[in-house]
Amino acid sequence: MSRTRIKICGLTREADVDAAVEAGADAIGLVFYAPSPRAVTVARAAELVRRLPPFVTPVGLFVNADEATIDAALQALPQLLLQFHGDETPEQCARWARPYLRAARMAEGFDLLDFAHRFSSAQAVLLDAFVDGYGGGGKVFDWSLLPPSVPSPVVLSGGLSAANVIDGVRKVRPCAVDVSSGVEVAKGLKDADKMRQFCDAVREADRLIAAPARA
Ligand SMILES: O=C(O)c1ccccc1N[C@@H]1O[C@H](COP(=O)(O)O)[C@@H](O)[C@H]1O
Repeated sequence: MSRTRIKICGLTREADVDAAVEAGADAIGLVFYAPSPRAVTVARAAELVRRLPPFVTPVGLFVNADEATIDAALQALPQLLLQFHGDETPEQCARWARPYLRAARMAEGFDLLDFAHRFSSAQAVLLDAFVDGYGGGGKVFDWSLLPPSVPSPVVLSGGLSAANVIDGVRKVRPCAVDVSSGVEVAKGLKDADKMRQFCDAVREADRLIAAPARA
């Protein structure tokens, strides 16, 4: 079984990018959504992305962005993996003909199977809690709402931290986890120790899955 990938989202400072990479993040998220306290401009994002070594993926997060906004981000940063976190349709997500993540806002009654079928062209469905303001709310959703299997790879997010991610990885078995609030000192300002503890906890979850306790 392959290891659980780690995305740390909402970075705004060079030191946080360096610390996320040092901690073992596979991807960093850049929020191109002006109302978010973690929002960055394209120019700022380009400065941050320049810090990344090979094989760490920059992810551009958009919420109901217009085409010009996404075009501008992709022009400056053609290597971005797209993350759609609003009310985008499958056609809107597929318009750029490139890999994308599509966020599902989990709440009671939400039909995840139907959602995954509609977004079957997504590289993965990202499971987040339903919150006001679309995301980044630090809220955990009820993992028992998930169906036994989902016909797409899933990224688990929503209120993750070093304290609960082992449980989340073992219960949900996502291909990746995504964290923002749980590794912050304040919105948009990450904490190096929290990022390291989070990544260590994900590695521990992978070890526990690979070597389950004998009955
Ligand atoms: O980070 C934000 O400000 C944000 C704004 C709008 C949509 C999504 C946003 N962040 C994403 O939300 C989830 C969960 O974050 P948290 O760990 O609960 O704070 C994560 O995928 C972020 O990428």
